[in-house]
This record gives sequence, structure tokens and C-alpha cells, in this order.
Amino acid sequence: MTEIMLGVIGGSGIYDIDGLEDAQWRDVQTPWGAPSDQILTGRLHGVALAFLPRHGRGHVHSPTDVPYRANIDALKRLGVTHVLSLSACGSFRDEMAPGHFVMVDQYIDRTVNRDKSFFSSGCVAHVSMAHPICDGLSRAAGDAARQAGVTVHDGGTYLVMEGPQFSTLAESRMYREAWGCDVIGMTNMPEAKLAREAEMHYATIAMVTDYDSWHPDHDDVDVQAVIAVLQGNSAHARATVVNLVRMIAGAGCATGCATALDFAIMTAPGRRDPVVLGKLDAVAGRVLG
Ligand SMILES: CSC[C@H]1O[C@H](OP(=O)(O)O)[C@H](O)[C@@H]1O
Ligand SMILES: Nc1ncnc2[nH]cnc12
Repeated sequence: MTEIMLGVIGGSGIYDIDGLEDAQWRDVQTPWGAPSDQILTGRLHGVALAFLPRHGRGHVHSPTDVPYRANIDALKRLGVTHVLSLSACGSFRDEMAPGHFVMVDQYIDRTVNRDKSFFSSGCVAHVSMAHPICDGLSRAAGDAARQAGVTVHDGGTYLVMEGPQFSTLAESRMYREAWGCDVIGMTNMPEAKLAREAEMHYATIAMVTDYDSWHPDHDDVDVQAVIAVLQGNSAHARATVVNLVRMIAGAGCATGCATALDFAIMTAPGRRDPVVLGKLDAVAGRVLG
């Protein structure tokens, strides 16, 4: 059986993680270029863990320019089986207040300027994204956060905007009222799509920092407001990861993440492009051999 390795992608305000045994920042090369930064590997309570700061240490990559394909490929190459995304977000719901965590279960992807697939002409594949989040990993991460004393909301739709500017008031109202979204951020797509193509379990903790711009009783979001809440959220996120490694072995998965490519590749074996295949060694090695 494959050993569980937890990959943690730290979002805004989370650029490292402490307490790892055998901690080592490692360079990882991929066919998609360099990941956002070196990757910190080690063990936490006996569980192998790899940590990658999504925006790089010092927050150098904008949401549009995060090398999403290299990040997921690099984690897969290191042996990561489960990816936990930690993400700052705005809230469209009164009850999802700053400091709360939302266990996202759906996305609406409004990003337009990003490479969204490992596959392309020469090896075409279509994975299911009906259920983009691993049910077992998400449940375990939510329980881990509750154990850390956080108020956790189970389920929520995350609107992924291109950014980097925040939404207009009209957009904020539309996402909330007409589209029924619960939270908003700029980074979880194409990350979740790529994790699915790479057959990794993926879950997100959306950590609320603000009420975007729709709320009549709260100021419009700005970076200062986000940063003011980030520090507390980051401390809770770190405690959540420590709790999660203790329970991840029993997390399970009914979503089918690890077999997403079983029937996804359409291109006939004899028509596949060796150059395209050459880049898929890590993410699709299980099915391409
Ligand atoms: C600093 S607020 C905007 C920024 O924060 C979130 O990033 P992440 O998901 O990596 O925590 C949001 O998506 C924006 O990229
Ligand atoms: N209101 C917001 N919109 C987009 N991304 C965010 N990240 C944190 N708050 C956000």
C-alpha cells in the first residue's frame, strides 16, 4: 500500500511550518518549471509531510502567476498523496465570520489567465470535477480544526476570481445573491483541477479574513484588513495540521480521487505524442506506465 504523505500548500500569511523532524528545504525540478519555492519536507508525529508556500517565501507570486502545474507536479514527484490547501478568503455569509474556517466542497472557477491542465493535444484527458474536494480528507481536516478550537462550517462554494484586484460591489453582490457562493478567493483554481488530474486527494480550508465588499455593516476589503486577521488564522491552521496528521490514516475517500484517470484519457495509445507523454511521468505515471 502507498505510504500516506501529506502535502500542505500554505496560502497568504503561511510561509513555513515548524516542528518537523528531519526538516529540509528541497529544490524540486518539474517539466512545468520551478514550483513557487523550495519545498520543506520532514515528518510530523511519524507522518511524512511536504510544505510549499503557494506565493513563495516573501509572497512573491501573484495569484495569476503562481506556477500551479509545477507545484502539484513537484508534490506528486515527492510522493505526496493528500494535499491540504490553506487559503485566506472573503465571506459572503454573515455567519461565516472572520476567524472562522469553511470546509469548501464546491467551486465556481472564474479564472481566465492560467494553465489549467497537465493534458493537451497529443494526450487528451477529461477528469470529473463534479465533486472537486476529497470527502475524507476534508472531513478529517474539519475535525482537526475543531479540535484546535476553531469555528468550522461544513460545506461552502468558493468563487475563484482572477484578481489580483478585489471584486467590485456589483460582482460581490452577484456572487452572493445570484450565484449562491459562500466565500471568495483567487487561488484554488486551477490547483484543485490539477490535483484531481494528478490523482491526489485535495481539500481546502478557507480561512475567513473579511466580508469582501457586500456587507453594509463592514468596511470594503483591503489588504490591511486581511493581514489583521491572518495572524490568528495562521496559528489555528498550524494547530490544525498537527491534529490532522494524527487522524489522516483513518480519513478514507469515497470521492475516487486516487483513480481519477482510470477512464479519463481519450487519445488512442498509438496516437499519443511522446513529447507530451514525457511530461506526464509523475502525474499520470500510474496509468501511462
Ligand atoms: C492577501 S488577500 C488575497 C490573496 O489571499 C488569498 O490567497 P491564498 O489562497 O493563497 O491564501 C487570495 O486567494 C488572494 O490570493
Ligand atoms: N475578499 C477577498 N477576495 C478575494 N480574495 C481574498 N482573500 C482574502 N479575502 C479575499
